[in-house]
Amino acid sequence: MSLLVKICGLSTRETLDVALGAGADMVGFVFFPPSPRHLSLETARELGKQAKGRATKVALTVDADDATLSNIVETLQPDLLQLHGKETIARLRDVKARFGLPVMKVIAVETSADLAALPGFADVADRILFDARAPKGATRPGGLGAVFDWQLLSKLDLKLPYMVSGGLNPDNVAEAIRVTRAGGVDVSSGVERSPGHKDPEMILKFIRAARATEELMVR
Ligand SMILES: O=C(O)c1ccccc1N[C@@H]1O[C@H](COP(=O)(O)O)[C@@H](O)[C@H]1O
Repeated sequence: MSLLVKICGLSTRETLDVALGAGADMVGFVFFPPSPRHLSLETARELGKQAKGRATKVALTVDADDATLSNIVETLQPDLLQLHGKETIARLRDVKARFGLPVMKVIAVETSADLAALPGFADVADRILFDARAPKGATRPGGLGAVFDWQLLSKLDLKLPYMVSGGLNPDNVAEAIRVTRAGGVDVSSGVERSPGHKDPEMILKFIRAARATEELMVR
């Protein structure tokens, strides 16, 4: 199976076009007001149309309620919901049933203890994304460029597809794939010139660096 590359936090037509043109498999849109990447529904509608049929559209939310999710689903028309908060297993089940969309649950990782909840989530989620646990007091649970210890995943035996994120960039993505054996990688701040401002050249470099590892990997 080929590696999935997700570019997250896209917010302009230009940078979305670069990611799609470079062959991103997934494009992520952030709906979390404290984030510098937060999208209005109006922009989401526009970018959603632009990405339709060219990549998997991912809507990233943090403990969003039904009304918020409903507006996002209606305007962006995502293919996948990325739940990046403290959503419970019951909430995942409910979201899946209510919106009829696959769900990618984010597991925040700092120590091996953070993996204990994995089996329960893996029963319900369609895929898992491992991200670095945000430091206490952070204004958002992700998109901070923080890295976790990839060795924690090196012996992971998960039947579900999983991706890795957290502080990835064009220089470290190959090593992250090698250590974690993840089926996909996800990046936001590592392809930005400042928070919320994607750099076209870095997007290209990231996708190239990730793709270059594919030939070396035996999954
Ligand atoms: O990008 C954000 O602002 C954000 C806000 C709230 C939750 C998650 C967010 N970003 C996601 O976090 C991971 C890792 O990001 P980074 O590469 O370390 O910057 C990724 O999935 C982002 O989309």
